[in-house]
Amino acid sequence: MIAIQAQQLSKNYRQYAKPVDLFKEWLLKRPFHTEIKALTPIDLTIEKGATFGVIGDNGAGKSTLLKLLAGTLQPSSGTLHIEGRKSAILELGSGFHPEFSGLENIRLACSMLGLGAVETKTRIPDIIAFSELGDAIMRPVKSYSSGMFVRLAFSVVTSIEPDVLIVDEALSVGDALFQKKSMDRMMGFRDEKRTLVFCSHNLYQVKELCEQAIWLDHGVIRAQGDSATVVDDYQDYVRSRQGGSPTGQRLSAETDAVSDVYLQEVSLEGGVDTAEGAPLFRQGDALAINVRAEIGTRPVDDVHIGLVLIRNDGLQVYGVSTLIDQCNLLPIDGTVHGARLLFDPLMLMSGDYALEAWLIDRSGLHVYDSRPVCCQFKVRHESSEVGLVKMAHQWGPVKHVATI
Ligand SMILES: Nc1ncnc2c1ncn2[C@@H]1O[C@H](COP(=O)(O)OP(=O)(O)OP(=O)(O)O)[C@@H](O)[C@H]1O
Repeated sequence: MIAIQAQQLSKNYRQYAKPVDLFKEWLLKRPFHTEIKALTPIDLTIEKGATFGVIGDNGAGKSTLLKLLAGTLQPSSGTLHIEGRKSAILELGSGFHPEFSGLENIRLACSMLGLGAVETKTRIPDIIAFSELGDAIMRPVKSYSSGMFVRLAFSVVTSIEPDVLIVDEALSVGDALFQKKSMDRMMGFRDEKRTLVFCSHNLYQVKELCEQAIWLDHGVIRAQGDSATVVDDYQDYVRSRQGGSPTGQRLSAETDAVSDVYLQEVSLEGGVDTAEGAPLFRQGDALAINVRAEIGTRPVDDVHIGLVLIRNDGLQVYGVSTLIDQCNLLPIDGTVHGARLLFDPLMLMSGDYALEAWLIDRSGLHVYDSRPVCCQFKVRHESSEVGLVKMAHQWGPVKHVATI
């Protein structure tokens, strides 16, 4: 079943150099504006129950597309059909009346989302509880911080249990615990087979949360398909363009240190001490990484360790986690748990390396704590082979392959 069907959907904005140009245009009946093609005609079909990511550079047309889907913007051409009840979190604070209290805004939003008085009344306690705004719910929202706005907006739009939820970059605001709650709720949506359209500069989140994605570029769909492929293609493109990380895009998960879950120690085992301090490993040696984590009150299967080997030019050589390998941290002392990752033999070629360490939750989407660069070490290899890692190989006689 199809949840969203857009055909030849486009949006052009009119830009006036001076406010008076609008008046001149009306008076003289000729154009005094420039046309910005934010979205060229696109066709889009999103199946019911799909989790759909939208990625792209700044100004690519992502927010425009989401506003069209949400119905807060009228298309310049094309048709759009959305099946079922939809709700959206777009720009911060949009849709709220600044003079009204949080509670009054909840009532207003519920009625705009099509809920009757009785349904609104039954849902209000849940909405307030999820937002955790406490007494602040009685204050005018003009006094809210950006994080409080997001709490209120996210609680309202998700509590009405929409068939289609549209989220535009909203979760970058708000504290760590609320981000985790919100992510969990969106994953719940995914499990309930509701449709989610999620736009974020956090490519890691898009890859993990969404099954499918589109990459928008200057208002055109540059790639579409499974999210891992689309994100990888986009990352390749940005790297080739800039020779580095995409501006404003995050290639790995974000750190949201939650007070009772944190990395206590990340240490290397093996190698020979050097004058510069970084231990030296010979290719073929064993290298072990010991990670100790305080997990506080979290269940042990909701805390995982991720480790990435990085070369000193920033290249990610290899990354793995206890989540990927499906193993749990083991108890060390009280609430301190940990794991040891062993590379034996270490097949890296000569170079200077370091580790990136992560503590993530069971969804892989929320980061409790991280160490971006730690445990620097050197590797030396004796032979004149070149490259990044020594690869298993063998030479043999040439095979005669039949040619047609
Ligand atoms: N109200 C508007 N009036 C005129 N031009 C606009 C308006 N809103 C957006 N644009 C232009 O439309 C294009 C697409 O903007 P849009 O906000 O959709 O991009 P985006 O991909 O969401 O960018 P970002 O990642 O920076 O949020 C940009 O060139 C932008 O300057």
